[in-house]
Amino acid sequence: MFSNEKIHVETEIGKLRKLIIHSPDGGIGKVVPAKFKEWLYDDTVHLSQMRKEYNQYVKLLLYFLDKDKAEYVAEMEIRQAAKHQQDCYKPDNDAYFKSTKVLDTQYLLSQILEKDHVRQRIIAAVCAWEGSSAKTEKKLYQIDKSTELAKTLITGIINNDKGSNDFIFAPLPNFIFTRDIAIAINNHLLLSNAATSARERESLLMKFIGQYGLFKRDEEKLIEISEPSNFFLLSEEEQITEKVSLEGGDVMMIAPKHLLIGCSERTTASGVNEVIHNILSDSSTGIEKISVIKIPQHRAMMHIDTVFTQVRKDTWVLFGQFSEKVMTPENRSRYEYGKRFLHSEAAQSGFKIEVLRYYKPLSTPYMANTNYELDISDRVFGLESLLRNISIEDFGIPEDKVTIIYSGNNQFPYDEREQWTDSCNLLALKEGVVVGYDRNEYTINSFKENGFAVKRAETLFAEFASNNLTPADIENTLILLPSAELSRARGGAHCMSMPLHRDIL
Ligand SMILES: NC(=O)NCCC[C@H](N)C(=O)O
Repeated sequence: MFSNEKIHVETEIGKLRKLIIHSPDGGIGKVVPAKFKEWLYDDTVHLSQMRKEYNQYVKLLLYFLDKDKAEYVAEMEIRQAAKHQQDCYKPDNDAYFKSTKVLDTQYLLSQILEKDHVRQRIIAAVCAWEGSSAKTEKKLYQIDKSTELAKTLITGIINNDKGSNDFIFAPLPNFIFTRDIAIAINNHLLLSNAATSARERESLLMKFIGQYGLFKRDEEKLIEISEPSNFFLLSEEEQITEKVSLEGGDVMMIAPKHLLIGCSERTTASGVNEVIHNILSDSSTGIEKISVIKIPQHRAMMHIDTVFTQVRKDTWVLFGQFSEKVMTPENRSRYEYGKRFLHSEAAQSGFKIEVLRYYKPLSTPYMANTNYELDISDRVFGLESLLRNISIEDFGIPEDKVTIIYSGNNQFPYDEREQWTDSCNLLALKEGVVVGYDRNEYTINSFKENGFAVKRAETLFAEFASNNLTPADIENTLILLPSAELSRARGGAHCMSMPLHRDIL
């Protein structure tokens, strides 16, 4: 599973070859209203329906990345009795598809747990993290099967002697959003430092997957960020302002040699500083330019990938209320309600989307905080112009050929409603072919008006199965996933993917 791991991501839109996902696990079915805020949920989710929706996502990924395995799951769905039709999607089941291209964190974890010394380290680390008793720790050591242990370490659920389940620690209901846990930067992996305790165990497990799996011979390619060693000496107030947190939804390998980082509800200014320092001081990362954008700290847009993603070199999808072009003084009245974002949290920063750029000097070696150039470009004065500028400067697109597709067709209130259900959070399978949710109808129309085909994943499966079409034939298409339950966890296909390998454009 971990041999010859090729990890290379230098854009958001190169043909996707390998990624990490995580299928919704039993922990999601244990989220209760009293824990919504702490566990970062806004609603309860109907787990079995969510799994059906998610399995379509997995099958789609398999068709594009690992055709034989797609055919395997398609056949299992037909061949198996109704009760077992979904078994091939479960990482702890013998029927699991075991792709080497579409990897599940749970399966990867079970693989590294096969080694005794790793198993001991992980159990000890998780128990220390969770403050578990010696009795609980012993119970974990007694789980024989690595697939079972991996499931327990993620869900926090363990089988007891009476044949039912006990909770030994909190679930990880956000683990399906693998984007937020780590980000491939060329051939390196930047590990997140989660903003909230609800997501900290995710980072811990991913660190082990990196250390003992993906990068076991190449540990120096794992980039970790954390508070400085004297952080504990700061006062409580200082610790709040100096906290280093960074989540992958705020980091995009946006163009070759160009990294884009968001400062948001989850990623602090200190987190951004740490990344800049780490990346620009290490020439092997291959990064020469870093853009930083600051968005309001708001639950509706916890990461930058909830307000825009890239579709093609020349095309983006964007939440229009964050576009300085849309928000001209003349048309501001259209947003009488929508502009609330601009007048609340964001107002404190004058609601500018602030864009800063750091360039690595080519000739002189980098020295901490002194030697990089800081440029507040006069061509980039907001989020839309930043995206346009990337198409023009990094991808060589003529200025008049850049297209911005807006959430909800830029009509209030659909723009806001659909941004909430991840209209802007699309995953590119290759340039021009993106995956999104079927519920965002106004955004979908906007895609059609801009010349894109729109296809349901299910329709594609039928066409692939009958050999009428192959993934290679599909171009300029928005592929729709069912999303009644999936969207309730508040992330889309972009959030549900950690790309490890994309082709060079
Ligand atoms: N990149 C993303 O925007 N990820 C979505 C994360 C949703 C999750 N419920 C959270 O609040 O962390």
